[in-house]
Order: sequence, then structure tokens, then C-alpha cells
Amino acid sequence: MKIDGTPFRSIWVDDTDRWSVRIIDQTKLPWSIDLARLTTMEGVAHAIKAMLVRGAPLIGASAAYGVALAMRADASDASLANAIAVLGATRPTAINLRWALARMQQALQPLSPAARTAAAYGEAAAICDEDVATNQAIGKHGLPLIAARAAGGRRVNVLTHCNAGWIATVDWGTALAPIYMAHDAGIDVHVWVEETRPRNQGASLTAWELGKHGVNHTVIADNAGGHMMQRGDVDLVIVGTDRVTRAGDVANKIGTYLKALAARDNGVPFWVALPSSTIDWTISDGLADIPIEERAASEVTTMTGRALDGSIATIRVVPKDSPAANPAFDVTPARLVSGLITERGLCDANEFALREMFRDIA
Ligand SMILES: CSC[C@H]1O[C@H](OP(=O)(O)O)[C@H](O)[C@@H]1O
Repeated sequence: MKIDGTPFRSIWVDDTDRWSVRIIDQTKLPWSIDLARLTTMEGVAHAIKAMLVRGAPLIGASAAYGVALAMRADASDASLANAIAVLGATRPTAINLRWALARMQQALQPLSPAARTAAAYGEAAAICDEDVATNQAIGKHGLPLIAARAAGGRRVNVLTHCNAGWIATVDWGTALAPIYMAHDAGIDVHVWVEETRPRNQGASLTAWELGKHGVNHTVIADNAGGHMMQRGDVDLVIVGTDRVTRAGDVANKIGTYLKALAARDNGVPFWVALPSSTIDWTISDGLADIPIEERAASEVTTMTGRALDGSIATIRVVPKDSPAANPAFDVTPARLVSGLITERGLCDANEFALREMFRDIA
């Protein structure tokens, strides 16, 4: 998408040296646009773990380039195995990480070391290009959900949680793709942007993205989403996801489950946007089988933002001696999901529908 008129992707190969990997450091947004340069596999692993890059599809794309950087340094079998292991251990919930690493392994293992570097960069680039096309398709298939509610120029209010925008993918995003397309089609779409404690991906990233694209939005506290639904101010909810089971259970940013409960209680459609690379065909029961990342307590006990003097500051918001827990995701049972917006179309959140739509993959 564009940042102040300049087209960007969230990750790309440096166009000067043609081997280092460039990213937008998302820990610095929205306060500054820092383009970081990653030159080692370990640097990519840190970027994923510390959330300089985040979002399931972007985590997968970043890991793919991490393998390419590893091959550039040492294309041996041991180096390939080490890269897969190190990158695979960075974050446990988003299945796209495992999917991308398996794809890189499959592409590189059969090759001679001499052929691996070029092949790795080629496969990583293909993953990125496919992600862009996939997300455009998600946008196209999700657009009617918004357009159907825009009769007579009526404003359509969409609530989203966390950030599943272009910055969470290589481009376009998943949950935000239909919103961008609705906006570009002239529909009066407004987005309730939940701040998404504790990392505030909504307040810091979704608000920033939508603002840069000129999409009307209002940031709200996480706890306000249900209230907006009760008042009839939410026409539909669209969120992203990090892993969907073959039965349609959805892992997403912590707090998503509460939105789904409020949506069900208020008769608000609750849609989940995802590429098929986010489906984990090996599991059915999300609550039992999706690993939930536990992140540092400091993400709950402190907040970082711009101080009134313009400096970037981190403040403590919890007493020093109070422990904090920080589960980064929760699981929304399929029964609370109105439907899935995929690159192949809209799909019920159940095993039969998923297998019908993706019989060539399942
Ligand atoms: C398009 S996937 C976006 C998904 O990833 C986010 O998690 P994180 O920011 O921790 O990587 C969140 O769950 C989003 O819905």
C-alpha cells in the first residue's frame, strides 16, 4: 500500500545490494517509519520474535527470507536444518511460520548447496508475490459483505481487533483488504479500531494504516467493542487470524473471543479473513491443540508511546511488585464464527466446507 503516496510492501530485498532484506520496523510505528536492514538469519529471527515484523503471513514471508540469508552464508544441509529450527522456534501460534519453512525446506533440500541461495531467494519472492495476490482475492471476496450494507450511500461500520492490515502481510492485508477495496470503490466505510492491549496493534498499526489510506476510523478501548455492538453501531466484525483448524476454530489476538461472544449476543456477523496458508489441517480442536504464545509480562506492565515533549517513552502502568500474565492469543470456537473470507471465496467455518473449498490442499 502507499505511505504518503509512495508504494510500499512490508518486506522486500534491498534494491541496491540485491541480497539484504528490508522491513518496516513495526515497533517504531506510528511514531516513525524506520526501514530496517536484515543481513543474517539470526537478525530475521530476532525481528520476528521481537515483533519488528508481525502478522501471520508476514511472519511466514520473513522466515522465508531468513532461510535465504542463511543459505547465502552457508548452504549446507546443517545450515538449512539450523535455519528451519531457529526460525521455527521464534513464535508458536501463527501456522504460516511452519507453512513457509516447510515450503522452503521442500524447495531447497533436493538441491545441491551451490544452487540453494538463488532458489531460496526465488522461493521467498514467490511466497511474497503470492501473498499479495491472495490478499487481493480476500479483499475481492470480502467486499460484498460491506457493499451489501451500503445501500443508498449508507455508512457501513466495521469493527476490527488487532492489526490484520497490509502491514501484517506483504501487502493489502487480510481483514482490512475488503475495507480498503470498499473505500476505493467509494463506499462510506468506517472502522471501529480496537486498541488491542497489550501491544496496541490496533491503536498503533491499524489506525496508522487506515489513516494513511484515508479510511474513516475511530480508535476505541478493547472494552468498548461490545458496547458499540449493543448500541447498533457495528454492522459486522472482520478480524484476521493466526491459525484456523480444519473444523473452523480460530486463533487470533487475545480479546478476539470476547468480540465473538459480544457479536453473537447482539446478532452482529463475525467474519474471519485468512489465506489458506493459515489453515492447520492437522488439528480440529483449537482450544486443545493450538499453542498459545505467552509473551513477556513487561508488555502488560509497561506501555510505550510518544510523550508530550515529543520523545518516545516507556512508562510503567502496573505496580512494580504486581505479577502479570500475557497470553498473546485466544481461540474462538467455530460456532461463534459467521464465516471465513478466503482467497477462494466465502466459506462456512466447518470441516466439510473447508475440505470442499480446499480439497486440493486438505
Ligand atoms: C493477518 S494475520 C494478523 C494477526 O496477527 C496478529 O498477531 P501478532 O501481531 O501478535 O503477530 C493478530 O493476531 C492478527 O489478527
